[in-house]
Amino acid sequence: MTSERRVLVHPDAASLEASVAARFLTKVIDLLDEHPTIDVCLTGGSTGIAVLAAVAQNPAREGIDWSRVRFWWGDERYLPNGDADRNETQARNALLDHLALPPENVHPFPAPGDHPTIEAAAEAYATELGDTTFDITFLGVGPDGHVASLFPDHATVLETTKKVVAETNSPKPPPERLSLTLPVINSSERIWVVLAGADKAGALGLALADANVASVPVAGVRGRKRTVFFVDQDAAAEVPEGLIDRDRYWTASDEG
Ligand SMILES: O=C1O[C@H](COP(=O)(O)O)[C@@H](O)[C@H](O)[C@H]1O
Repeated sequence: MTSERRVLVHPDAASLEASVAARFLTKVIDLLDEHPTIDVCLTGGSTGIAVLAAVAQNPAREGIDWSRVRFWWGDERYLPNGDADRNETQARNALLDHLALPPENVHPFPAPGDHPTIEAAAEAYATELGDTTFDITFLGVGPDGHVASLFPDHATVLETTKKVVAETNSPKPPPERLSLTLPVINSSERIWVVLAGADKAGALGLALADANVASVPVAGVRGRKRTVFFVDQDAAAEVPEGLIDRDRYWTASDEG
């Protein structure tokens, strides 16, 4: 784990969401200058979906050729297609349905009934993923330190063989979920962790103190090139001062 980690603190959740949205659009433009297509991995959760809504609100999105952008997910709540609690449904409503995206560019996790078992669904998503690596992966963080659907002290956190795991006893509803594993998440070029609120401060503090990954999954997150924690003031309460990039304007190239 040698890649750089940074913490960028924003005054509040709204400015965090708008700032990440603007940086995302700039980074997509830069990446599409260099690559024919790019792969973006989305997160569910409060801040992750709010960031997508902020992207939809940003006029810069209109200048992007979205047919060259493919979307995946880091995890999914294993609920029927179209269920309002699916991360996919929320991302479609917040952003994807507002973009000129060919349907084949969107790679949602399977839903119940698509495959005989949840384990078969996990294998099917791993096959669909193939050798894909993500240019940008968004992650949210739970108050317990979970990322994607990798929960503290569940064996799935330390899975190193499979690309995708089935979680059948999630402490956060719904109990059944699908998740990418840490090795797949960490094969991403850049990981943007987005979190807001005082209830996330403990998890962030532990992650940056390199806590035990099995108990604090977010502590094990490292993109190949860069990992940036975009946080609000409340979530930053337990971050050591020396790790905070405060009041400095970052250009897109700062994010690698
Ligand atoms: O259920 C989930 O929760 C986490 C964190 O969500 P938040 O609402 O506490 O921000 C999210 O990262 C994950 O994708 C989602 O399935």
